[in-house]
Amino acid sequence: MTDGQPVVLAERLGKRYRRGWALRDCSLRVPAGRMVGLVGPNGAGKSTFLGLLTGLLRPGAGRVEVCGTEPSGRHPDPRISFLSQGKPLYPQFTVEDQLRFGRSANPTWDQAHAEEFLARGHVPAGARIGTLSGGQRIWVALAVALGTRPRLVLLDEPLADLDPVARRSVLAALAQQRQRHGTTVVLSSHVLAELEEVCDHLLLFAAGRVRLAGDVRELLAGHSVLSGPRTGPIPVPARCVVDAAKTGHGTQLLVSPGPAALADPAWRHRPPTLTQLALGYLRSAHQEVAA
Ligand SMILES: Nc1ncnc2c1ncn2[C@@H]1O[C@H](COP(=O)(O)OP(=O)(O)OP(=O)(O)O)[C@@H](O)[C@H]1O
Repeated sequence: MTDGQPVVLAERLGKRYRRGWALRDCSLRVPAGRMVGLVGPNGAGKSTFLGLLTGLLRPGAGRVEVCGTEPSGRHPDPRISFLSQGKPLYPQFTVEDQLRFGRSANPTWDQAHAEEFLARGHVPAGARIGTLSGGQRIWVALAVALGTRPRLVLLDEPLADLDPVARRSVLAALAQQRQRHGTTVVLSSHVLAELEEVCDHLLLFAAGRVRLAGDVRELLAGHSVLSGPRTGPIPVPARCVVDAAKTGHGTQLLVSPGPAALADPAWRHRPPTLTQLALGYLRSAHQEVAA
């Protein structure tokens, strides 16, 4: 892989199960060193996408390259770590055993690096995995996933079992991992507000399709939030409206592109937050599916 080459490159990627397409026509690229928020409603195709990146699932259409090659799934690739929702650990192992297992299976293992994660989570090395709290288990899983010094780490809802303080602590550790080692982190989560603080790249899926993908700053710059009266004409062409919501005070629109200026003084515009951007696209996708 050379500088500037994307870590993930998907071209019309698709996966079909017996009930139909779980992911369709997915074309996107993720540059190296990004902290990527992967968002979408339940059943959007996020886990399927992560499975295709690891090679555990085979594409039913299109292709995907990860770190410059098509994932084979035949043997563990030390360049890629995947932490699935089930966080596979051996409950009868001690934490030390679990790390020893990681070390024996991975030639790129960095014991000191793995131990840093245990220390952050205050996880006793001699404790059995089965006796740890859900939060402590996540730190062990992260130590195993990041102890191999991967270029790309895929985390499927790692924050779901954590209290708010622990979530921030995990996000800070991941941000530091990216900053110090240039690791690309893909983080699937339903907690938009927390992704907002750390992610500089967004992938938004809904109903098996990519709805939004790209650099967060560029995406935000390409959109505006408009606030105005509850009734009456809107100040932009209807084709620019991604999402429209009636609030207690009036109407709020997410539009793209954002207007340079508004002639009607009853309307105001401002840049969206990442949460407003993502919610707007999620709502609009939901309405499309419901229609
Ligand atoms: N092994 C499977 N066999 C059949 N259908 C599947 C399988 N795995 C996923 N699906 C279907 O594919 C679609 C996408 O599922 P996927 O798990 O990728 O979504 P998700 O965005 O990760 O959802 P969640 O946020 O609930 O984890 C869903 O309709 C799901 O029912």
